[in-house]
Amino acid sequence: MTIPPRGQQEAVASPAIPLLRSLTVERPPMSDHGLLDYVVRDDSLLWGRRGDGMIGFGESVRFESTGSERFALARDWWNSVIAAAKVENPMELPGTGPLAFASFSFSYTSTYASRMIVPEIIVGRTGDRSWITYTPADPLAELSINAAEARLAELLEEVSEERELSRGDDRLVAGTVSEDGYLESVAKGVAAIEAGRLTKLVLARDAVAELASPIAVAQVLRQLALRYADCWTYSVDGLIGTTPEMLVEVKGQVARARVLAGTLDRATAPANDPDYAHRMLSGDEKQRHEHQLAIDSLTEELGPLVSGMDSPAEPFVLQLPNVWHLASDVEARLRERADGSTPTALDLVEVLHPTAAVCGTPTKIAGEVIRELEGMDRGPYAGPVGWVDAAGNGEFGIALRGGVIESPCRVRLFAGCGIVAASLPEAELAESWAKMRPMREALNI
Ligand SMILES: C=C(O[C@@H]1C=C(C(=O)O)C=C[C@H]1O)C(=O)O
Repeated sequence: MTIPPRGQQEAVASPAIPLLRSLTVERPPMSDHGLLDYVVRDDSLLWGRRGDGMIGFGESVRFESTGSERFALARDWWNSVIAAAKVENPMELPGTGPLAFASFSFSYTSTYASRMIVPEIIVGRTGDRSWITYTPADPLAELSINAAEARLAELLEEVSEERELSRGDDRLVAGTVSEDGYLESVAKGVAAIEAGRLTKLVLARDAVAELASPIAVAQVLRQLALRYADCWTYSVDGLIGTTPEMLVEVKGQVARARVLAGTLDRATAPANDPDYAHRMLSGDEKQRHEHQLAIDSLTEELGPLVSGMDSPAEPFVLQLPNVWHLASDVEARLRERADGSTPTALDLVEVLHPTAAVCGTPTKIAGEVIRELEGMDRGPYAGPVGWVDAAGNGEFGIALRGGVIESPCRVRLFAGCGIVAASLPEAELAESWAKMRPMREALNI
């Protein structure tokens, strides 16, 4: 066998970088529903909250990676794609121009391929500004506003079927982890904490929705978005849900995060006790401890990358339709690097994931104990999900309160709970059910 010269070897080893052409044009303001009017296809890519956000149609290019380098590989790929791209974007808003929707696995050991997808068409909205971005898959396609609108109209003609929700023949069955298995792993987790191996651990379980007819993804997403208005509703290549937790948002030089930890089920709350949530969360030592560990894990990792950080002294109580959470919004000013650049959303995701809100403290030991005790592959659950644009702006939530569509009639739901020394297995099991409620309601199962 002849060994090719070095240049050729490299060309073979690294996947070819696509030469993208992309055009963004501002559009008239949307209706009051905003982006929701466009959530009509089952295969769209979505990141949205209160009618703002981005929806993607079609696929121009994608990149997949696995293992411990999955974030770095994705970032390098995206940087090369952007460096090679021809971009026309007169708007200077984060989220305009070409962008990639992305979903990363929770663990480097997962068989789930982390993925970045650049859609052919993106429709976006921030308040009264809205736009369309066209990044054709075909290198010879005409790149103009007319071609973009024509392609969008074509894609919107193929809307998905609505599904009758009140069906009795759908079933929710045990996943890889049974309820008893979960109780046992929580008890073992508490024992590991008591033995001094770690301070906090997040243990999750799954359940499978078996549907009698194919899931109507668009319908489910609209319901999640309408009902969970304070959450970010996402859909990336079969991963769907509505998350209350922002791992990191980067807009220019500013990074923000919403840290959650500490949960109270609203379904079992007493009536006529307006102070209940505050007392049981803000006034409870176990919940406060769990929350503080999640904040510490974020601020410690963020610290070296920022020149200033605002982290509130007291968490607030976030009320969602299913649960209350202890929540803290952290804001930081990103520090300039020697070359004058600041960290991008993907840089920060790599550094911040996983926080103690979904893994534990200390991180490395918690990861090991999760692998020992949990007994399942989390796949993209509890991993970063969101988008990144050409300037490095982006929003990455933690993929919670969601599921993975394994086939049209099968959706795997996931939920987990922070375990500390004072945790009781039965209470954590009940909490995991409360966290599956958004998806169960939207699926009516
Ligand atoms: C792990 C999940 O949620 C996380 C765990 C929480 C807790 O233990 O109190 C609260 C919010 C999230 O950070 C999940 O929803 O699956």
